[in-house]
Amino acid sequence: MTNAYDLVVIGSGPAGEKAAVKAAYFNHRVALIEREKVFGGAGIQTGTLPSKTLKETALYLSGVYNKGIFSINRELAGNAGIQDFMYRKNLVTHRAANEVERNLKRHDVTVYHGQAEFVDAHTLSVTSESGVKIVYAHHILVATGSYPFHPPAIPFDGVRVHDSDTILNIDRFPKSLCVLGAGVIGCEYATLFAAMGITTYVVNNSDKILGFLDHEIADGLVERMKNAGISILFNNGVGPFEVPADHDKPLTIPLQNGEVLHVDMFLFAAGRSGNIRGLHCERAGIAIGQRETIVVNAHYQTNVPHIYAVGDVIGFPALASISMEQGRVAVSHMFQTHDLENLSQIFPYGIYTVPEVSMVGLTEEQAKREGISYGTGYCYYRDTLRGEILGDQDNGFLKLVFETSTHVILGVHIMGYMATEIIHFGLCAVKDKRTLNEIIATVFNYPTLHDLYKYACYDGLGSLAGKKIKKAGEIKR
Ligand SMILES: Cc1cc2nc3c(=O)[nH]c(=O)nc-3n(C[C@H](O)[C@H](O)[C@H](O)COP(=O)(O)OP(=O)(O)OC[C@H]3O[C@@H](n4cnc5c(N)ncnc54)[C@H](O)[C@@H]3O)c2cc1C
Ligand SMILES: NC(=O)c1ccc[n+]([C@@H]2O[C@H](COP(=O)([O-])OP(=O)(O)OC[C@H]3O[C@@H](n4cnc5c(N)ncnc54)[C@H](O)[C@@H]3O)[C@@H](O)[C@H]2O)c1
Repeated sequence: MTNAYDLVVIGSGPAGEKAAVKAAYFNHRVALIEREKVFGGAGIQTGTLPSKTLKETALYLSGVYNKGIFSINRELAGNAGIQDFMYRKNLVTHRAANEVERNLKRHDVTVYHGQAEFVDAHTLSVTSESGVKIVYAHHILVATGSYPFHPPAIPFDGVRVHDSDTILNIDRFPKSLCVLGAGVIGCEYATLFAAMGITTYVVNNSDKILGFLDHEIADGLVERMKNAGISILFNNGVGPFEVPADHDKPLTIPLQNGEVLHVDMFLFAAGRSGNIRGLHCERAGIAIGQRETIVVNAHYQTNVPHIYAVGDVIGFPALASISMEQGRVAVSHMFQTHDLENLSQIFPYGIYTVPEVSMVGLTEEQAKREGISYGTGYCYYRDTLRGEILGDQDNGFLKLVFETSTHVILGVHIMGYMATEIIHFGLCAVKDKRTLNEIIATVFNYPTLHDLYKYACYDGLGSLAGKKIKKAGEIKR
């Protein structure tokens, strides 16, 4: 049968693309179904890539990292229009989506455009403007991702009241913005709009932002966000509101604490749900979990053994970085390629706020909770030569958590310029159980920000020995 495949993948996001090309590389007959006309899912079209590109654009236009460190000021944000702001995001998204298409072609993956749904456990229908096609599959991989949850009380209109998809299509800058939710999406967008000089409020239902971070990093980020002019309203929420017919009138948003916010635009960033609507998983007998997710085992197999699911549709951690590896692991198990049996449980988080934050391994609170005897070491960017050259504006720092008896590094936490890049040395240190002295004995290029690691190790040893020659962050301007 021409429409029968060894594997049919549903979704062309990072999880689906990488799984499809891996299976094809190992000579299996593969098809991929994508309902959008463009490839890449949230990874390329609506999430990771566009938001990261907008952040770089905001940094460039606002010159926030250059302010006051050269004798001339480069402040372009005031003169930039929305087209200037969106230009690079659109270009990078377009190029990356085309590359997904080329990658699928190079590997001879057959692409069907249309909405996939299960007919039975081995059969899918694909519905598009041109009709319905039926495909048969020996194995099926569901990689349909997630969508922004829409609570009924929020009047989403895609013009002034947005989710993380529609905020990418604004045709003018907001005069002011209220972001609901201080999670990853909320904090990233709040800091990039604030960098563009937009009055920004963040409303969060707890007393912390990004609860999984080490407390000193989370507190540090809150301080930097406040310094950037962002008002964070903790332990708060929003009540029902309407979009006035007159678009010159502000949105009047009632807060749970009785106050009212008057803002131009609103961004909902308080959670996502799995994309299984319309898939008819029940026809294949697939077990469903909370928030519309698919339940899988350690091999990413559902309760129906030849049907696998990976990426956001299986829930936590819902990261592009992990989704693509889950896709590869699933294919390895499916076709017994024995090259990638499972994923490391130690993986980094990268949060592309201004400033960036990144972490790997245990936080200080986790070490405490687990009864580990731990020490900490710090180094501030400004205490390194590279930090001095960059004129660090963030008061950025690196924090190590290590085991006191062995000096093994358990966790690395960074807030500052390029934190999401610098973390990878820390990832290897934590994965390989490196000690403070092993890091000190490693020669780095000089001057680089990797000196942060060395001097945080010295700082940790100094704390243990009760012999601190210089306190971390001591250099003040
Ligand atoms: C604003 C934002 C910023 C983010 N930033 C980061 C980041 O910096 N780093 C990071 O690691 N992660 C980030 N993420 C998370 C990341 O984007 C997701 O984890 C990742 O895209 C999930 O990949 P996926 O392949 O599972 O799903 P998706 O990328 O969502 O792709 C799913 C695809 O399936 C298609 N599809 C769905 N249902 C059907 C159907 N029935 N038939 C046919 N096709 C279907 C969709 O159209 C879509 O193309 C961010 C997410 C958001 C929203
Ligand atoms: N850099 C990255 O890796 C990155 C960036 C963006 C998104 N993502 C992925 O996208 C996922 C979804 O992100 P998200 O930010 O939408 O969700 P989230 O779960 O990370 O954050 C939601 C936040 O909203 C708050 N909240 C929830 N309901 C609320 C309410 N009614 N009122 C006020 N506050 C409320 C929560 O306390 C939390 O702080 C993330 O979990 C992550 O996997 C990753």
